[in-house]
Amino acid sequence: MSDLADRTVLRGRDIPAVAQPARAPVLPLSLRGVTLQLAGQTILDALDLDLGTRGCTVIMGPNGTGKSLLLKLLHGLILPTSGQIRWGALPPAEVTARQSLVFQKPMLLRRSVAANLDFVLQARGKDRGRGDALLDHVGLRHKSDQPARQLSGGEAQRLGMARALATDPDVLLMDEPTASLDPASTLAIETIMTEARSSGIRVILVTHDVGQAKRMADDVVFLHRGRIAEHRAAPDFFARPDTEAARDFLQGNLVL
Ligand SMILES: Nc1ncnc2c1ncn2[C@@H]1O[C@H](COP(=O)(O)OP(=O)(O)OP(=O)(O)O)[C@@H](O)[C@H]1O
Repeated sequence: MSDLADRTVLRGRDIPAVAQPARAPVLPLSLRGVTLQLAGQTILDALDLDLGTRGCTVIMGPNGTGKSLLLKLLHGLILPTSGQIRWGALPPAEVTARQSLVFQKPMLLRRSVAANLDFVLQARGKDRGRGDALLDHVGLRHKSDQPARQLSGGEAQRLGMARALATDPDVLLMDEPTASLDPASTLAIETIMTEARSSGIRVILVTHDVGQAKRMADDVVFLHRGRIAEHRAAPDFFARPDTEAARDFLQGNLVL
């Protein structure tokens, strides 16, 4: 894997031949009274949240508390029942294209590793010459010609990360990206996330892994029963959680 936190590879700005038009800022993020009801149930209840321009926000909480649905709301895949989500000065129609969403298991095309990446670069009108550099960045260049569906779980997720970065995102939304991976593969994905964060990409990570949250988070949003129970700087949250639910969660007790 590349040991460079190489913004130029991530962002494709290494050859400044053509002046890039200024992009409307996608951050800060502001949620006001965001409520999501599905099948008559209130899943997310009047969320207020402000996220700043940089860093990694970790979203934690028990199963079924609405973390994945919150990511989908943030990505514009679903709309809140009520309330407002504002990404900087961005018109809602432009939000999705400025972000990449990474799931626990990437859906890979029945093509080679390189072709999976090239498909995204082409579809999004990006420089197709960046494919090799992106594969280098995630340590998969030597697998370029291999069928993507033969990759191990960890390699597949690294390809998922390369695809996510290929879209030149301002925000990476990650939904338990290492949930089924071993420590070495988890480290590889965390390294890619850390490099992305260092390059200025805003990272929002859902994880159940307290160790990972401690390694990655600048701030933590703790969701419980569809509400934001806590939103704190990571050192404060881990040292002195305010709520009993968060204390129990961090101690590995069952939180209902
Ligand atoms: N399309 C849907 N219709 C109705 N209910 C849904 C739908 N999608 C999700 N839910 C419910 O919304 C709740 C929150 O789901 P979500 O997947 O966001 O939880 P989560 O916090 O990510 O859970 P986990 O930690 O288990 O991944 C769950 O009770 C789930 O069953």
